[in-house]
Amino acid sequence: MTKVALVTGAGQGIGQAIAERLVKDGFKVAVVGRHLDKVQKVADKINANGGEAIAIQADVAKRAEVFAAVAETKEKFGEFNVIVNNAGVAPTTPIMSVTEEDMNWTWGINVNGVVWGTQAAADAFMSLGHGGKIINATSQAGVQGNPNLTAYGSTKFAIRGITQTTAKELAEFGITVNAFAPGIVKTPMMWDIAHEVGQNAGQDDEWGMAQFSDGITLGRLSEPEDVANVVSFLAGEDSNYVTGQTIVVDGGMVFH
Ligand SMILES: NC(=O)C1=CN([C@@H]2O[C@H](COP(=O)(O)OP(=O)(O)OC[C@H]3O[C@@H](n4cnc5c(N)ncnc54)[C@H](O)[C@@H]3O)[C@@H](O)[C@H]2O)C=CC1
Ligand SMILES: CC(=O)C(C)=O
Repeated sequence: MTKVALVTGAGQGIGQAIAERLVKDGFKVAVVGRHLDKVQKVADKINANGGEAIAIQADVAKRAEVFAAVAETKEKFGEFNVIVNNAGVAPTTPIMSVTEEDMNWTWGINVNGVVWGTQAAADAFMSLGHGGKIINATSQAGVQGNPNLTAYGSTKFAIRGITQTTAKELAEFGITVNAFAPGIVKTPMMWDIAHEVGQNAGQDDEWGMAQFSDGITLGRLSEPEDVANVVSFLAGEDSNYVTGQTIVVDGGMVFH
């Protein structure tokens, strides 16, 4: 039977690559994001290439919208097996200027979004009478401290904690919970950061991006597909005996 996955933040970048990879793996996919036009475009591309996808608009910071997205996916496809809680935001927040708004906004999306996705997916798996897989996006910035990323890094450390905690709570229901921790991935999020770094040094975006490639063991920044390959493993049967883990998808990077 075809399996069904929902990917948040799938209108671009890593989420889009994950949605496209899961379709190749045989999943029907719900492409979820804040902007309907973007997720619709990704779903249309998948459908035009012979896959099966639906686009759903939802803000992951809002619990009701996440539950509605999972319910719509389950109803349209008649199944639900995997959620990838991928949506995230990454403001640059030097410690002496970080604001209450920065903290609340970043935590609302990155952390609360993972909690709502976990609840909604687990509820759907249980209602269908089977287990499932919950896969969360953390970051190398959730494994080691990165300067100027207090808001973001704190959310990504929290996501690893939530992954371990919920893996223990949900194991008895046949649900696994794991996380992936990318290094520096060439997506719109990272180009925004590269733009800021370049601008602060009077340089261009390419120069800004190049600052992140120093010292990577594998000698290159990662592509969204490098991350999607790991998520494919976490979404598939070969990871059935893996839970509570974070897989670091990182060529050995140094953030500075
Ligand atoms: N690009 C990188 O170098 C790294 C990214 N990550 C993580 O991977 C995940 C994906 O990142 P990228 O693809 O690079 O980011 P991106 O910014 O290129 O794409 C993220 C997508 O999430 C959506 N999104 C943001 N807030 C949302 C909300 N409240 N509700 C629904 N959708 C929302 C955005 O509209 C966007 O389409 C994020 O959780 C990020 O923190 C982790 C490590 C490195
Ligand atoms: C955006 C991100 O996750 C970084 C810089 O590790």
